[in-house]
Amino acid sequence: MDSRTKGKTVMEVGSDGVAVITLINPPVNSLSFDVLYNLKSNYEEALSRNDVKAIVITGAKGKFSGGFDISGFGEIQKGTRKEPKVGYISIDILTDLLEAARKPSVAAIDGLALGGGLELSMACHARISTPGAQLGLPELQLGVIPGFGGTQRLPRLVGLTKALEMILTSKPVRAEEGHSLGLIDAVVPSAELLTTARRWALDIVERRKPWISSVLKTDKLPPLGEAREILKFARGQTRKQAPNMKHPLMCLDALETGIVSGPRAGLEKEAEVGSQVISLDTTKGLIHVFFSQRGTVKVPGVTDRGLIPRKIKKVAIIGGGLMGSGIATALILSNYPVILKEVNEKFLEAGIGRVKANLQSRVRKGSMSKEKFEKTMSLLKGSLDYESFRDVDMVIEAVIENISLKQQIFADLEKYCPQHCILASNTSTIDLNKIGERTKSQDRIVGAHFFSPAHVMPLLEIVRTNHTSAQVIVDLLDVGKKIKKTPVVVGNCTGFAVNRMFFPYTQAAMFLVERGADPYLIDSAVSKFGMPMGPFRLCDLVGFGVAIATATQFIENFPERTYKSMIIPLMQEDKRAGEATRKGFYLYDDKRKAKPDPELKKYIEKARSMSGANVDPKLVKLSEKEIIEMTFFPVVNEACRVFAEGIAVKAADLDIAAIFGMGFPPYRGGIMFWADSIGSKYIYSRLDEWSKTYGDFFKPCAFLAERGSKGAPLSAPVEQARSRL
Ligand SMILES: CC(=O)CC(=O)SCCNC(=O)CCNC(=O)[C@H](O)C(C)(C)COP(=O)(O)OP(=O)(O)OC[C@H]1O[C@@H](n2cnc3c(N)ncnc32)[C@H](O)[C@@H]1OP(=O)(O)O
Ligand SMILES: NC(=O)C1=CN([C@@H]2O[C@H](COP(=O)(O)OP(=O)(O)OC[C@H]3O[C@@H](n4cnc5c(N)ncnc54)[C@H](O)[C@@H]3O)[C@@H](O)[C@H]2O)C=CC1
Repeated sequence: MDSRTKGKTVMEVGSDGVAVITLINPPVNSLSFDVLYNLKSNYEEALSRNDVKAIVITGAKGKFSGGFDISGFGEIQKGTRKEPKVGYISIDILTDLLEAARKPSVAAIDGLALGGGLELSMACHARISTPGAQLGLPELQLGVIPGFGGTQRLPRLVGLTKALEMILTSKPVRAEEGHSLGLIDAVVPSAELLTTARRWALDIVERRKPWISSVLKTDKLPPLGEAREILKFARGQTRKQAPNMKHPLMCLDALETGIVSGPRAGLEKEAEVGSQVISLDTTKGLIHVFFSQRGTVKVPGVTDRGLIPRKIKKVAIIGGGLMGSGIATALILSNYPVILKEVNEKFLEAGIGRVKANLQSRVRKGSMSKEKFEKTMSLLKGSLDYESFRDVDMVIEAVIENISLKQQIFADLEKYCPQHCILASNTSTIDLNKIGERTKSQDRIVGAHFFSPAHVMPLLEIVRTNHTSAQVIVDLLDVGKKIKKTPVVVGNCTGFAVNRMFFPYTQAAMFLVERGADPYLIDSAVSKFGMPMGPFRLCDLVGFGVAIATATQFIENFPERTYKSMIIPLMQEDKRAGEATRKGFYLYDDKRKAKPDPELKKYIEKARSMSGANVDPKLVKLSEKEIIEMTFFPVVNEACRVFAEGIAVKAADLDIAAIFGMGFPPYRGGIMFWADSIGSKYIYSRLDEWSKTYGDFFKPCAFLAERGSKGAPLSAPVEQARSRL
């Protein structure tokens, strides 16, 4: 293969008259332009050869295709590759050449057929699959639309409602379900896949099997009026669920055109819309996230050293509170035997009860059987001492955020655990060097920072000190993968990457309300921006105890830029500590529904008089845009410090940390990507102006000042960073 080309197809013609075209582009046989153009020429050759009666398309090494080569979108966005004529692939190649050919084709699907992969198979005249293969159109998740005819063929094969479900949720179905839906014609074992597909193709030639062009099918489509109602409902849901994104609605337009005006018009609309969506900012953000998420496991100097992860056979967790029980749940769900240690019987029982409740909720929802529940729970053992720690391979400490307690625990662990055992802490803010001050085995100390609820939230922040060994990081990356978390490896500092970046966000919000801004308007603006909730609702959710413990760490470590607001401590004095006490910034009913509380004013006024702040008429009337800027530019500022200090190796890691740890909207590409979409010059100028008016909390850091003065991208690599990794 030429080093400049990406992938190819090969064609072999058998003595039975079947040409088998194999897609080859490891690791997932994505459809690059090279693969697609090769496919076209193989196909043309097959059609012109007299010894070919039918065609089978398959993928190399157990995978049909993971879809269009996503990096191709980036090339088009950057202008490094010219987009082919609109509709060239979906209409000229897949419809007019392949589907309309006078020789039939059958797709032989193994492993997966996603996006363009499934769309290519739907243009064939039949699909044979191996059991368990994943079939789906996940394009909306990437900000694009099914652009190889999927908006037209899927509804015609599986019906409009199911097609909408598959397209709008981006969730694949398994081959067996695909078979019952009519998407797949037969499911056969892997060893029989090619022979069955060949025979099927010849049977079509001989009219023993039907010759079906999916795009012309109408039997699964509902009558026009009903179809319009279904699409209207889908549009309403989409507007509600993805209010800041245009491409799902554009995709529905393509579907509707096909149903109302026929498949050719639908294909043309799909092609037009497919080309337009590529340049949407949300699409650029989502594609950036796709590659950045896969990039977090590539850590220079760690994962490029040929280290093999050691097998972690048993894990101990210290503390069965909110976090410890969640971490235990995540581990046993992935078959790790776990010992949970608590201080006394009562707390131990409560901890195990929390794990049980986490699993029982799955049983209630039907996603776990009773047998699986029993089997999973049997992996969990309780303990009140360290005797059972003698054969564990990893310990995760999750006791309360108290430095001396953690120091004592780490010193004890060294006595009881085997020498190879990884000593991890789930601390959310405390510098790991402090935790390990009384421990000799510095190379085994690492942060395994989960997010609450730990069995649900996808991020695992792996924190490395200057002493942590590369082997330990590799081991933890492997555990992270097994428990299905997205890991981000960061350096050690107070708050690490996520909490450190996002601490100024809550602080900015407190700063604004003390000067007259409405907290509920701030929450609403931030939610509209795309965060799952605003800063005040979030404080209520995590609880004021955690908020105060975190704030204390930041006040101690970054006093020059920490805004000390008394709002939360004042409320806590009155025993309102967030959602758990049913009162915080909001009031909560039995169903935990939040409602604004007029009494909040009292605390804000008191905090204002304590801090000596005055109501500022400008801040009282902030627009939504200004609210977003004043709450998120301080986050960008801190992210710049984290990046400049080498706490993160790449800006993209901070994007992933922000999305998976804080719920930053993925379609904005993450915090640094978003910042660059606004421009460093503008962000710098705003922060600089606010710092002159409102003080050092807003002061841009040296890194931001330097890049902002040149208008340079914030995410460009830091060349001389004192990288901690
Ligand atoms: C034609 C259209 O209308 C538009 C399209 O088809 S858009 C593409 C639609 N397809 C998709 O969205 C599928 C995207 N891929 C995936 O979901 C997953 O990669 C997968 C289920 C295919 C495999 O998952 P996995 O086994 O966990 O492997 P994963 O780590 O994700 O991917 C393996 C590698 O393949 C790459 N890859 C996967 N799918 C790719 C694609 N469609 N294009 C380019 N690269 C792809 C990944 O970037 C990764 O590369 P690195 O090893 O360099 O990091
Ligand atoms: N609550 C959150 O949202 C998050 C918390 N964290 C961190 O996780 C840690 C735990 O936090 P939570 O679970 O919220 O606290 P928690 O208060 O719910 O649980 C702590 C548990 O540790 C137990 N414990 C105390 N000393 C112990 C000892 N010597 N041996 C065994 N058990 C002991 C306590 O009995 C209690 O059950 C803290 O370091 C916190 O900063 C990290 C991420 C998020």
